[in-house]
Amino acid sequence: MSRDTALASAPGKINVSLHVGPLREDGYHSLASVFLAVSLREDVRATRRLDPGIGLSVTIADGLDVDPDSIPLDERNLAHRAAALLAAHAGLEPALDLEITKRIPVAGGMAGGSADAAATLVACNELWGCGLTREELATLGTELGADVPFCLLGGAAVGLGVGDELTTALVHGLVHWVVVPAEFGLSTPEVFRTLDRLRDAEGFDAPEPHTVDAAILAALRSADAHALSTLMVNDLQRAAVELAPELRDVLGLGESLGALAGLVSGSGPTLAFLCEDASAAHALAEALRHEGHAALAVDSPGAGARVH
Ligand SMILES: C[C@@](CO)(OP(=O)(O)O)[C@H](O)COP(=O)(O)OP(=O)(O)OC[C@H]1O[C@@H](n2ccc(N)nc2=O)[C@H](O)[C@@H]1O
Ligand SMILES: Nc1ncnc2c1ncn2[C@@H]1O[C@H](COP(=O)(O)OP(=O)(O)O)[C@@H](O)[C@H]1O
Repeated sequence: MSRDTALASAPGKINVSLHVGPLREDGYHSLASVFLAVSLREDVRATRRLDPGIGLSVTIADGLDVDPDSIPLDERNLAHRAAALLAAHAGLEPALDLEITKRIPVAGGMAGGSADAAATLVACNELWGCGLTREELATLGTELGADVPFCLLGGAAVGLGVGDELTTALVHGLVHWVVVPAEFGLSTPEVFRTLDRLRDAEGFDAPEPHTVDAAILAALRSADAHALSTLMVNDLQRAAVELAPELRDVLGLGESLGALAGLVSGSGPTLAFLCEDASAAHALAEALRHEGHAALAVDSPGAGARVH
């Protein structure tokens, strides 16, 4: 019997390592990244309705300070686009409402919109009985955004291409973080453009990134936070800091308050501080809140998009 409603969730991510290659002809940069899904998750409920079309509503979860006006509620929303894309693929006329519960910072470099798209794809796949495999959904997801395939997969993975060619990586244990959202967003294309500009000024020709550091995969495999803290790298960090220099101070603050290491998450401006264990993460989050920063203790790896 077909269902009237389906609830799905999908994780946000941190790029534990992110090497950015040259600008390609399609406007994207080739990447080599280690993605790690975290326990901050978006929920999407898809419910059939009588009128054709796609309705969208967003609830901001407690603890996330987001201006609701920063999230488009029309066909610019990645969840809306995901439902429309799957409907077109399946030859259906969509008639549904999507209710998003947001826990991931907006425009923060943690793939919140991509998580909404991934959760919508699995919710609608279930609701409409399309029967697409995760790989088929990931192929559709790549059309929506470079991070969508990883939000479908979850866990930890090496990402090549534009981040969509994924190979699962093992993590035996939990790695703990404090995530510090900024009060502002950064535009992903602008951060990539800024990196290109900085590199041009230095006469630096970025090599094609073909692989990630095997030591990072070994550190993740044994959930060795100390080893990981010495290996994390993000080529986009200097561009995010160039656009928002105050990030440098917050990075220094988190490290002085006990983080093993801090880095900009993806294109930023959200910061991710690696912690020794769960209690260190809770203590750091508390200390950062005391200093006036929003701070969330999260762990990883988190599961990929799934129906509940
Ligand atoms: C930087 C990363 C790292 O995981 O994450 P975020 O920080 O955005 O979460 C991703 O590469 C972002 O993925 P996503 O946010 O899905 O990007 P998209 O919507 O596909 O692309 C937005 C724009 O960013 C630039 N872009 C994106 C990905 C890439 N590999 N090269 C690029 O140059 C392009 O200008 C593109 O038009
Ligand atoms: N479902 C969505 N949630 C949040 N933002 C969205 C969504 N769909 C589209 N957007 C737009 O995409 C931009 C980047 O969103 P987001 O995915 O949160 O950031 P990032 O790519 O840095 O991880 C936002 O500024 C917003 O205008």
